[in-house]
Amino acid sequence: MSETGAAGQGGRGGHGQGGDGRGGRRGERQRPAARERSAQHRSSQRPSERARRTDPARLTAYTVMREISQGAYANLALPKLLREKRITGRDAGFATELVYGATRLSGLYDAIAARAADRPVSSIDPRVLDTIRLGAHQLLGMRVPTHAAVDETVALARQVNGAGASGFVNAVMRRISERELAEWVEIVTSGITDPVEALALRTSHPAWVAKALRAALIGHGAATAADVEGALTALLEADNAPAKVSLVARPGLSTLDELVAAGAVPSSTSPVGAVLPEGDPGAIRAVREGRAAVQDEGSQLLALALAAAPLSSDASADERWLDLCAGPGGKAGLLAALAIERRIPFVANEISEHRADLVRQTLSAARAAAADAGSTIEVRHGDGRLIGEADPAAYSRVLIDAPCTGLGALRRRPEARWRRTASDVAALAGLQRELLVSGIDAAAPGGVVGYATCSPHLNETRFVVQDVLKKRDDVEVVDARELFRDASGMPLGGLGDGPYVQLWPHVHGTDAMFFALLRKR
Ligand SMILES: C[S@@+](CC[C@H](N)C(=O)[O-])C[C@H]1O[C@@H](n2cnc3c(N)ncnc32)[C@H](O)[C@@H]1O
Repeated sequence: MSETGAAGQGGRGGHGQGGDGRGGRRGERQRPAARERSAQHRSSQRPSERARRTDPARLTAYTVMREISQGAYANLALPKLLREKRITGRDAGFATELVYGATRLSGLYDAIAARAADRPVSSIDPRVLDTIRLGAHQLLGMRVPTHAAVDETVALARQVNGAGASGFVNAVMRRISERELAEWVEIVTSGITDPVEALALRTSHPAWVAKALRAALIGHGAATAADVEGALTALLEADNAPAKVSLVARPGLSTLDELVAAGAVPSSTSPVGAVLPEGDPGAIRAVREGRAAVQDEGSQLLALALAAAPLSSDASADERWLDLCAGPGGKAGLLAALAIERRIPFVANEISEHRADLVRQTLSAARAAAADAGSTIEVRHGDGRLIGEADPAAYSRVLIDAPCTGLGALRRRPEARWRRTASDVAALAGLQRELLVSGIDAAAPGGVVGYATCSPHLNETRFVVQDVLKKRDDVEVVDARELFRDASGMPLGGLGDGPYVQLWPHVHGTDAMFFALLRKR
């Protein structure tokens, strides 16, 4: 499901109409003075005089926020609950925007709530804090009129947090509603002297993430120390914008025409991609049948680049491809389709049994097509670190899409920025290096190896490749930029100084994927 457009999807009820305030346009928002009067009027009513229950969309959003606080993923928990509660259409969009926005921006909203409540958020019951985050997002990040945002949040608090808490929520909401977002940002960042830390709070990122992304922009050649602040601002803001729903037409299994006929628009970024402006991708037959899929265009470009990379003249043939860590199978799906077209056997390996099953599901249409074409697609469940030794020099193309922090895909995972810690980067370092070593060992002479991450963090990207290469003389780096072409076949710009490729949400509209191309001697 798309996470777009919640409040912007059309008017349903508005100020003065007794509605719940969803769907008003930005221009219809009350001005601060009117908002203040309205909030004061409301706050003079006892919470018990107001609506006792909120609507199913807000209640669902709250329930998912609680699940996220217990470790759930928004992109899994929310669609499941929406289905269970039979919430669809505009209401589903509203709930989605509430969960995604309130979760992404919780760092900023917590700082604002602490000021409004005049106490640290650590002293607020986490269940009440989730209610306040949802209310703050309606007031400061959506187009919900003040009275509706306050009333509905207080009603939600009464329903899920209790009557006592609803009085507190009412007071905090009223204080928050007294100022516009820009004023609050000014207030909460005013004491911060480090400009990156201030920007991090303004855009609701942990400071360590903002600092790592700043270093990555410079380290990958996307900015200089002199102009990095503008690029960093654009990148962090892009992390807060809902990602569009991108589709891939797996070659030989589906076509762009088929996706366009189902309502998608051809991508300008990927030659096999399309963008679905609205609607459920699961309703598209080609997607349901595994001939097409939801896939970031950056991931598409990366798989296409690996498939297009020239082998050296030492290569005996382009005879066998390997995806070393394939789960859940997005890139394997595209690579497998390309391998079938060339009648090349394809192996997808994954260490987690559950994720190996997901790869099997993802590749089911490709496996059927391979059988028809007399080609093979094999899904293995095992440790990729062992394949280099078990299967040395056996593959002409190897993809290592390494487990990483996912700092390049924060716009898709609203909770990820708050879950990750700087120590995760170090914890993954050894595994990333071992997988790359194994992948190189598995590559045949003259074959190519692609090392990829959906993180631009320098410690997960360049430094991994450079470290591994220091210890080997049987592999060389190839400039990968030439292989990244847009939908019209033109070289993609903004990829950095080479030889590696770094994509960026604020430049390419893709996740911040990293790709290094190596060739085995
Ligand atoms: C970034 S994801 C791969 C995404 C995938 N290429 C796609 O496009 O859908 C990394 C995967 O590596 C798997 N993994 C982690 N350690 C591994 C290992 N030692 N061997 C093989 N796979 C591993 C993880 O379970 C995860 O599914």
